[in-house]
Order: sequence, then C-alpha cells, then structure tokens
Amino acid sequence: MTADPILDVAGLTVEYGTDRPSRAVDDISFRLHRGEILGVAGESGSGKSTLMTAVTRLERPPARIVAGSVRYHPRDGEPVDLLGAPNRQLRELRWDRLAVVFQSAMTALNPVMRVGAQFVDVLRAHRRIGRKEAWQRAAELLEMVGIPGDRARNYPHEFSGGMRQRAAIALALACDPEIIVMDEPTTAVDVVMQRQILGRLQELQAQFGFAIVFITHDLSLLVELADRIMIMYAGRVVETGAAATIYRDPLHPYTLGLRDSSPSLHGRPRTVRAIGGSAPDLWDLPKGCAFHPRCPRRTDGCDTVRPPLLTVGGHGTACLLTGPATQEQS
Ligand SMILES: Nc1ncnc2c1ncn2[C@@H]1O[C@H](COP(=O)(O)OP(=O)(O)OP(=O)(O)O)[C@@H](O)[C@H]1O
Repeated sequence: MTADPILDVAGLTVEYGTDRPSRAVDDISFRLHRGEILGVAGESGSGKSTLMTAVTRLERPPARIVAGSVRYHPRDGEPVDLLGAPNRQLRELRWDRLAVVFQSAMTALNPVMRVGAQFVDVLRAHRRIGRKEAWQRAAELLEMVGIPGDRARNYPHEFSGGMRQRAAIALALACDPEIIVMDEPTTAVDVVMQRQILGRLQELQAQFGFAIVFITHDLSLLVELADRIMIMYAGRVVETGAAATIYRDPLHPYTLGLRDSSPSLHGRPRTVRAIGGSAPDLWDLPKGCAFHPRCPRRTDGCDTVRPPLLTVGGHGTACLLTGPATQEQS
C-alpha cells in the first residue's frame, strides 16, 4: 500500500426523499489509498450501503446526494469529479476502473445467461477483444477464484451459493479495476466458505494491487482483512483508524459494543454481549451524540453536544468522553 490517494470523499451527505428527508449519510469524509483495504462497519441501517452506492454513483431515487464531493484519482490522467461526471463517463469507469460486488451474487449475475457470457459482455464492453478470447478469459477468471474454467458454460443456478459469490468477485476483477467496493459479499455463505473467499481475495489483492472498500456489520471479520476501519453510526463516522488499533483499543463506546457483540475469531475468547437498544430513527435522531441513549458511558453533555470526529495520529473518534481532546486534557 502507498500513501497515494485514489478516492477522496469530502462532506458527502445523502438524503432519502424530499418533503421530509431522512439523512442516511451525514457529512462523511474519508480517503482511500491505492492498494489499501478499507473496512466500513456498523449495524444494519447505519448508512454503509447508502454511502458506498453514492460514492460509486449507483444511488437510485429516493436517495439524493445533497452535499459533498467525490474525487477519483486514476492511475493515469486527471482526477475525475464523480459527482459531476456525465453518465457516459461513469459507465466507462464502471467495471473498468471501479467495480462493485453486492451482497447477493444474484444481483450481479443474470439468472438467464450463462455465467461466462456475462464475463464476455463486460469484457467486450470495455476491451477490444474477440468473443473466443473473451470466453477464454472468463474461464481464467473463474479459475482465479477456484472454479473450474469449464463451468463458465453453466447458468448461475447450477452454481452453489459460494461459487456464485466467488464468480461475482471474479467478474469484478475482469477488467483489472483500481477500486473494488464490496457490500457484505460473504453474508450469504457459511463461515468456512467465507474464510476461503476472503483468503483468496487477499491473495488476489496482493497480486493485482487494487484498493478495496469492504462493507460489513461484522467487525471481527475486518480485523484480518482490512488495513483501516471506519465505524458508522446513524449516518456518521464515529471512529476511524488502523484495523488492529480499532479492534484492540476501540475508543468509541459504540465500537466497543460492536466488537463485543460478535464472537472473537482471534485471541482470547470473550463474552458476547449485544448492544442494548436499537438503531435510532433517522427522522427523529437523538439530540447531541446519536448514540447517547444506548451508551453505557453517557454523561453530562452527551445529550446536547454532538461531538465532531477528531483524529490524532490516524486514530479518530467522535465522542465527548474518549475523543482526543479529552485524552489530551487528562
Ligand atoms: N430506498 C430507501 N428509501 C428510504 N430510506 C432508505 C432507503 N434505503 C435505505 N434507507 C434508509 O437509509 C438508512 C441507511 O440504510 P443503509 O442500507 O445504507 O444502511 P446499511 O448500514 O447499509 O444497512 P444494511 O447493513 O442493513 O444494508 C436506513 O435508515 C434505511 O432505512
């Protein structure tokens, strides 16, 4: 990984609806570096998918990007303003520079087309390549994720769930993209298969050097996979930092709750505890810190002051109690 930014997101804000909009993503800024794996974690409804569909410009009404900027810095050429780019340019960039893998492989794979034919379509849309060569390439790509090349002739329903998911990842790799966004790409498969897929993904990432944004509700899964982690709550980033630091020494009580609500895959076993309460209603967010009604450490001010995300040495949190400002004072 180098410190070379490939994606620069600043102040991104996304709302659903217009009459009485709900703000699912609220003023989010982050930078993705070339070859980096950035994990985005948070409970269901925290805005992870909304954020990444907006970043990749796959947002659909009633979602509306109401503020911010998203700049993509290609390997070659000038930076591209993804929010201002015409549809034609966005279509050219998709698959080629920026690929997305969704939760359900069925979203990516057309059930009435042979799996290989879908690779051929993507390859021929972006590369000067003959049909025969494209089929060959489809077989090679499937083999890269551990599926025999001759299975390219199969239909998606002839694949197991794990194979479909691996095929969706192979399809994302087809045009050698610089960025791959993955939205819970392994939730539909069992844990053993999940670990196989993630292991292979890491090998491919090391080989080809693409950057990954990996979205999940499962923080423990990101510890091994990601370089950096961003924790989302109610549409905002509440903590960000190196993966190991976030997992070992979380600052925000929500991150701690998220960590302790999944079984430990690494290190000493610990008691699994669910975070009390439920995710807030975006139409009626608690005043102050949105997490305060559920926070075991809440204190005076948490219900009135909304803490900004403050970062020191690459580790940042938005918490009155544990933020860097507090630590410096103590
Ligand atoms: N089409 C929509 N119309 C209105 N609100 C929506 C729509 N899609 C999502 N939302 C709302 O936006 C908020 C963020 O949802 P989003 O799917 O981005 O969260 P998430 O963290 O990705 O959750 P999950 O892990 O369940 O996918 C939620 O409150 C959700 O109800």
